[in-house]
Amino acid sequence: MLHAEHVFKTFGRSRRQQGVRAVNDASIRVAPGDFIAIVGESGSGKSTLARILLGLIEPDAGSVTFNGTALSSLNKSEMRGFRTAVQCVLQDPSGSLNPRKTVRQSLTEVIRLHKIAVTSADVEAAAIEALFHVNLTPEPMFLDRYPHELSGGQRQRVLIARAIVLRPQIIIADEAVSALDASVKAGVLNLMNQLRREMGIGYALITHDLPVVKKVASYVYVMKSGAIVEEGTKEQIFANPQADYTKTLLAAAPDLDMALAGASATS
Ligand SMILES: Nc1ncnc2c1ncn2[C@@H]1O[C@H](COP(=O)(O)OP(=O)(O)OP(=O)(O)O)[C@@H](O)[C@H]1O
Repeated sequence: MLHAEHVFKTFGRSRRQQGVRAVNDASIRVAPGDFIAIVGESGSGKSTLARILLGLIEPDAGSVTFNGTALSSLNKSEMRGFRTAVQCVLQDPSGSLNPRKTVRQSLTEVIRLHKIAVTSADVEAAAIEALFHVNLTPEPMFLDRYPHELSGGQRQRVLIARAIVLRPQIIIADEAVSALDASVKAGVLNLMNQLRREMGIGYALITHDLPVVKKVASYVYVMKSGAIVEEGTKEQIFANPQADYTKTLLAAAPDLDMALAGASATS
């Protein structure tokens, strides 16, 4: 279980400047097998909260614990274990895949770095298994491709393969499907859900895309100005929102059922 408790983060504070309070007393939890979503408009602090959950930045106050242990108290080798168990998947246009590396190179470098396998044959087998799990088959055909030789949905699947090759407990997915067309998006979301069921992976999906939340999340946190203004099951949030901000967000969203109709196709 990954748990952020009452975390705060302000950027650019100095004696002269107040700074930007990016995260303001946020608490969230995600366990293996969960599919939670953190929603909010641009600038609401979602990515900063994601980076805090990943242990990439330290909160000014509050704590992040993983399986009951504070990240701040982990030693180097425990931190390595955490970085294997909690993975991040970003959207591909953010340059997460190196354009000069083949799929094989992208996968095998993390397999070696995290010592998932040692011999060349085992490393290759682990890469092939990961491609199989994300339905990029026949696997050998994809191993030698460069990112520009893949579709957007296939690139996103490679990013997921690179995360699951480490057998993570939790994946933090920051706008991981936002750039994809509706049907491709649905295919990647279905895949994420399939891996949740098969491998017990828990997801924290960070997004401003409400149709996506409605399709996959079971529990939703709504963020505004760094704070969680509302949280609840998907059914509660969509059918009976309490906070004015949630009501505004829902009202401003595209027709959810129309968007979902497009997203129910598979790719
Ligand atoms: N490294 C930083 N230095 C200074 N300010 C920052 C930094 N990172 C984020 N901020 C500010 O913190 C606030 C929250 O940003 P954050 O990226 O977490 O929001 P977000 O909800 O993820 O937005 P988006 O959906 O546009 O990515 C913004 O006002 C942003 O300008």
